[in-house]
Amino acid sequence: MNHETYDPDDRIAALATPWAESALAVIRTSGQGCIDAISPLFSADLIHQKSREMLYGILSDPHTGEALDEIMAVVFRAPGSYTGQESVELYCHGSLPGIQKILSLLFRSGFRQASPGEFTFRAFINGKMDLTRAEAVQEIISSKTGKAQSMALNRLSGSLEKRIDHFKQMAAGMAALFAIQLDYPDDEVDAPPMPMNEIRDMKRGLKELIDSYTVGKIYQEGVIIALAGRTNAGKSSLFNLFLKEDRSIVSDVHGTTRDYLESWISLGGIPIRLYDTAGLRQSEDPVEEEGIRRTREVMENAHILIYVLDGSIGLSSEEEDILRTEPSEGGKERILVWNKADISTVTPPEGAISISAVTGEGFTELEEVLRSRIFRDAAHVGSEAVVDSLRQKELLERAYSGVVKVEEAIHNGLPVDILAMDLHDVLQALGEITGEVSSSDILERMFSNFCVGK
Ligand SMILES: Nc1nc2c(c(=O)[nH]1)N(C=O)[C@@H](CNc1ccc(C(=O)N[C@@H](CCC(=O)O)C(=O)O)cc1)CN2
Ligand SMILES: Nc1nc2c(ncn2[C@@H]2O[C@H](COP(=O)(O)OP(=O)(O)OP(=O)(O)O)[C@@H](O)[C@H]2O)c(=O)[nH]1
Ligand SMILES: [Mg+2]
Repeated sequence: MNHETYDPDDRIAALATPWAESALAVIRTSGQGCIDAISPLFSADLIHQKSREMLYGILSDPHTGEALDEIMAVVFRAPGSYTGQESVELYCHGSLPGIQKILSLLFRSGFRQASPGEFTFRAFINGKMDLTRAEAVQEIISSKTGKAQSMALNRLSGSLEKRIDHFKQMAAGMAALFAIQLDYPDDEVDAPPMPMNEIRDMKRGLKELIDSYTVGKIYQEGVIIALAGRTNAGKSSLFNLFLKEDRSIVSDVHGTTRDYLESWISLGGIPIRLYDTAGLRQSEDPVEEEGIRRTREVMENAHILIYVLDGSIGLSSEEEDILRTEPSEGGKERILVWNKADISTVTPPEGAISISAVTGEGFTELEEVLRSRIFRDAAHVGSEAVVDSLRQKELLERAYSGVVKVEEAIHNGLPVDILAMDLHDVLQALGEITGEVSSSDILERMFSNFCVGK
C-alpha cells in the first residue's frame, strides 16, 4: 500500500478464513458502493436489508446465470462497520473451488484483492481505532497461548491507548504552562511554579510501561528453548514429556535423533518454542554430522539451553569441560538437567536438576526453574496495560528521555523556549504510538505484517 496515493474508497475483497477445505468460509468486502456491487449477484434483497443482519440467498454469476453457492450475507452501512465504511460479508461453504469462483466473480465486479491488514488499516484511517488497538488485532490472531491472547485483547479494548492519552494530557498541560510564560516573558506577575510533580509522575509512569515490555515480549513472541546433550542422554524422552505426547522417537540406540524437531508448548501461558536435537558426539556418518551441525545452529539461536546429562553413566570428560566454561555468554541461559535420576547411582554435579524423563520425577521443579529464569530480568507487572511491541517501547523511551531533558533544563534554569522544544518531542513520540503522528513507511511496515483479510 502506498499511503500517499491510497484510495480509501475503492472496493476491496478477501477471504478472511484460511485457504483450506472447511465447514464455512468468510469473504469480506469493504468500500463505497459495495452493497450495490454485490446486490446483482445475490438472490435476496441486500439493498433494503437491515445493517448487520444475516440474509439467506443464492450467489450467482449474473452473466451466465450459473449458481455459485448457497450462502448467508450481511451488509454493514457506514459508519457502523469494522472498517467504518460500507461492507458486505459473505458466509459460504468452505469449498476451495467454490471460494475461488466467488472471489473471481467479485474481482470481475469491481473489487480488487485486499492487501494484508488493509481492512484494519481502513479502520485506523477512519478513526475506528488508534494504532495501539490496530497492532493488538494482529497480536490477538498470532498469540500462542491463552494468556498472550488475553493480554492482546486487553490492548484491543484500549488499555494502552488510555495510558498514552493520559501522558499526552499531562504533557499538553505542561506545554500550556510553558506557552503562558513564553507569551508573557517578563511579566510583573510571578511566573507559575514549574510542574515538578507532573514531571516526576510522568517519568514513573513511562518507566513502568517501558519495563512491562520485557514481560510483554515474552508472552507475545515466546521463548526459544533447545534440548542439547550427548547421544542417549534422554533429550527426546524429555521433549515428549514437555509435549505430553510421543512426538520424537526414543530408543537406546545412540544417535536416534538425526534432524531436529520443534514444537510450540505452553509453560503456564508462556509460549515456548521447544527443540529436540541430535545428540552431540564425534561421527563419521555424513548424515549424522549434518544433524550435529544443525543442532549447533539451533543451540546458537536458543534463548535457553537445557543441557541434558545422562545420570545413569555420569559425566563424560567433554561434559566436564563444558561445565567448566562460562554458562552464559551473550545472555544465553543454560540449565543443567541430571536425567535418569530413577536409575542413577552417581552424585549429580552442582546446580543440576535431577529428573527422570521416564517417571516424571523432578519435572515440576524443572518447569519452576525455567519460569524463574525466563522472568529473571522482567519487572513485575500486574493486569495493567503491557507493551509488547518494540515500536511502542522505543517511542516510550523517546518520550521518557524527552521528559528527562525537560527536567534537566528546568534544573539548569534554561529558558522556557528550550523546555517547550523538549516537550514537543515528548508529544511527538506519544502521538506516534497512537498514530496521530505517523509516517507512511511506518504504517506500511506495520500493516504488511498482518494477515490478508484482516
Ligand atoms: N463477522 C465478523 N465477525 C468478526 C469481525 C468482523 O469484522 N466480522 N471482527 C473483525 O475483526 C471481530 C469483531 N470486531 C468487530 C468490530 C466492530 C464491528 C462493527 O460493526 N462496529 C460498528 C458497530 C459497533 C456497535 O454496534 O457497537 C462500529 O464500530 O460502528 C464489527 C466487528 C471478530 N468477529
Ligand atoms: N531409566 C530411564 N531411562 C531413560 C530416561 N530418559 C531416557 N531414558 C532411556 O534412555 C534411552 C535414550 O533416550 P532418548 O530420549 O532417545 O535419548 P536422546 O538423548 O534423545 O538420544 P539421541 O537421539 O540418540 O541423541 C531410551 O532407551 C530411553 O528410554 C530416564 O529418565 N530414566
Ligand atoms: Mg533423541
